Amino acid sequence: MIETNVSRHHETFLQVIQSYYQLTKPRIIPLLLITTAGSMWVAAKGQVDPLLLLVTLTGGTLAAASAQTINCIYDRDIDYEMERTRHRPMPSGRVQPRDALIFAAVLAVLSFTLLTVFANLLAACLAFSGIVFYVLIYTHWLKRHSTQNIVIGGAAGAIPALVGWAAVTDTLSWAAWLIFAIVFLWTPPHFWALALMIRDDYAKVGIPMLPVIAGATATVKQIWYYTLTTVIATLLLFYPLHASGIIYAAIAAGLGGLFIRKSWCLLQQPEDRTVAREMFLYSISYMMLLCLAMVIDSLPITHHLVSTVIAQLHLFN
Ligand code: HEM
Ligand SMILES: CC(C)=CCC/C(C)=C/CC/C(C)=C/COP(=O)(O)OP(=O)(O)O
Repeated sequence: MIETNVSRHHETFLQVIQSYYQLTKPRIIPLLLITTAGSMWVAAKGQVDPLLLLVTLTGGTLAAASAQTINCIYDRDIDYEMERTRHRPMPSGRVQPRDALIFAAVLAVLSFTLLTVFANLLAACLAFSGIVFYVLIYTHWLKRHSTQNIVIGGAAGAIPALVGWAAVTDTLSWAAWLIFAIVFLWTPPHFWALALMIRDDYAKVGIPMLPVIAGATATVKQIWYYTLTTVIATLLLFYPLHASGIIYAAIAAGLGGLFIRKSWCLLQQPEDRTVAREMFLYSISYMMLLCLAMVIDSLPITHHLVSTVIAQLHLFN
């Protein structure tokens, strides 16, 4: 009997942990961290202090988790209405708003303290500004009122790249702002592809996502322009900024070519939700691989290999 009670209590505790975990929308966080890491490697020219990496990624995770939790509290009314989000801890009543707010505040304080003590104040302030921007500008102000909600709101999602750069150099250079711009410009194709697939859900709750208000044809045109601009922006890191080398440039061009192709297919078939789905899924792989290319390119061994190959080519000439 006692055993049964203990196991039931244990199960409940695990469920509580799981609910708080879900509040943080954990599936999105790894990609935010990958952009932070990519930026750190470029900033550190391939030699990142492992402890700083750990601290920055942990601080970034805590900040993003805090931001998402507050978003879950704020959006609990519409999350209840939409099929995709109905089972989140807040609309399903598993966590009370007051408890979630305390949880978010603790996460934010931990993030700020960790980054200030073990990285620097600039990185801490940037992460904190990410929370404020996502909550006030995106969630409160734009999401329910403007078709440009995710364009401007996308700046919050691009801030982790600045956090990474700042953690390494304690300043923000042109290259840092360019990586920020890459994530910023990538966000509309990423999100609008998804919004095309689930526009009925957004229409039901009156969220003015672009496909709902302007229609599929206008949305795919916008996706097309943002895709082209994103790919051009990725190449600027190689030339004229020289923050990344030829290996990065080659991979960015290849990945970009595919991104443009997916976007072109969508431009031809605005109403096809399967094509939109492919674009959405590719957008995630694209950002992941692009950041991986930044890391690989920055490594000393890559520089060594590239110089050796160039030297060999000179010998042949
Ligand atoms: C304002 C900007 C953004 C909006 C509105 C947005 C919106 C969304 C939404 C609604 C989903 C589906 C999530 C779900 O089904 O629960 C999603 C998925 C995803 N987003 Fe974004 N996103 C934005 C920016 C970003 C950024 C900056 C990143 C990372 C760099 C990112 C990474 C991801 C990933 C990895 C997924 C897939 C998660 C999964 O596996 O289900 N998003 N996004
Ligand atoms: C540095 C720092 C703290 C940055 C925070 C950045 C951050 C949390 C970006 C997430 C962007 C995102 C996935 C939005 C989801 O939109 P939504 O909330 O409208 O999605 P939903 O429809 O699934 O609720």
